[in-house]
Amino acid sequence: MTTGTDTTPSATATRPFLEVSGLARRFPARGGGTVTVFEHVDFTMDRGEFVCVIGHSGCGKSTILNILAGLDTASTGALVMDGHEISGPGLDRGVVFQNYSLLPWASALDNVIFGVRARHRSWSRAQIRAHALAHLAKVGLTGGAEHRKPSELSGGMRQRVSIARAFAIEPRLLLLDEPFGALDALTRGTIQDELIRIWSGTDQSVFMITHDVDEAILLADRILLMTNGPRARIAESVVIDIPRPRARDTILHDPAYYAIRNHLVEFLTRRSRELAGGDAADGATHPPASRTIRFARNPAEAGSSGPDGEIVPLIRAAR
Ligand SMILES: Nc1ncnc2c1ncn2[C@@H]1O[C@H](COP(=O)(O)OP(=O)(O)OP(=O)(O)O)[C@@H](O)[C@H]1O
Repeated sequence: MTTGTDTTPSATATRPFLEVSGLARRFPARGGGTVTVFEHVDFTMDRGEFVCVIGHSGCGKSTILNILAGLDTASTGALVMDGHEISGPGLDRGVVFQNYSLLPWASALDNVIFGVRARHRSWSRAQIRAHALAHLAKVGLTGGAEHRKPSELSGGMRQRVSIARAFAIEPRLLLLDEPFGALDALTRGTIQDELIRIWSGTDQSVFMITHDVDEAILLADRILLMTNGPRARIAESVVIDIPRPRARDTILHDPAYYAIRNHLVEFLTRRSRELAGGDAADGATHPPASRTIRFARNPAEAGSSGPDGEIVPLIRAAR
């Protein structure tokens, strides 16, 4: 990975918590050459921010998450978190995958203890156990469930263990790869609520991949929209400033909800394809750069452009 990034203390003081710049990932193509899955991926995250990523299958969302986790390496680009370049995995990042990835031979409690022990090497056994039990309790795993092995737990319970394990190591950045993709709607809703409740009590930042636009609007402070691959990019960053706490039944009545939802669906059905691909005839990159979009909560501000990006009227259809 190439980087010319200045990570001196003076340079980091005013920086966002996470800076990703010029990220690209290429793989060897069948029959020779390379395929560029994504390129020119630039985004930042603030401390405590909840960011969701949406894009069609194959645009490279999981690859970006794996690079952030240190499980994969970018072909080019720089990733700086809290002033330090990310290189390799670390306990400052917690990862939750769709398929749970728990240790099959260990109980739910031991799965959480495993991470906590690695994180807090000086803690006593009792401290580690109490910390792990407290995090399992936050996701409702008590009353004996904590002693069951993954094979003895439902899918929802297993994902609760994964979430408890990720939060228990108190990472500065939590990376969630479609964590609720395999769950039924009811369980999904319950665990979404638990996730938000736990995250709200911390200053941890969350980077989450989802295919569900309603889930993204419910959870995120900002949604990154990726164009289709190959050569995918982040085309838009949509600010979700619907007040918190949010609930899935009342959020539908927020004046911005359907404008945001229509914008996201329209991106996925049309613009993700139109904006995809190569460079324009004049050599300019396409799309030119990521736009930041916020939906006006106050009609007077609609149509203007603020420091946070473009402010779009609620009634305007997506472009
Ligand atoms: N190790 C690898 N070698 C070759 N190609 C790879 C490798 N890892 C990923 N890819 C390719 O990179 C592309 C992006 O994969 P990735 O899983 O990141 O996409 P995604 O947006 O997360 O998709 P989905 O939504 O289906 O999970 C795919 O075309 C995939 O085949």
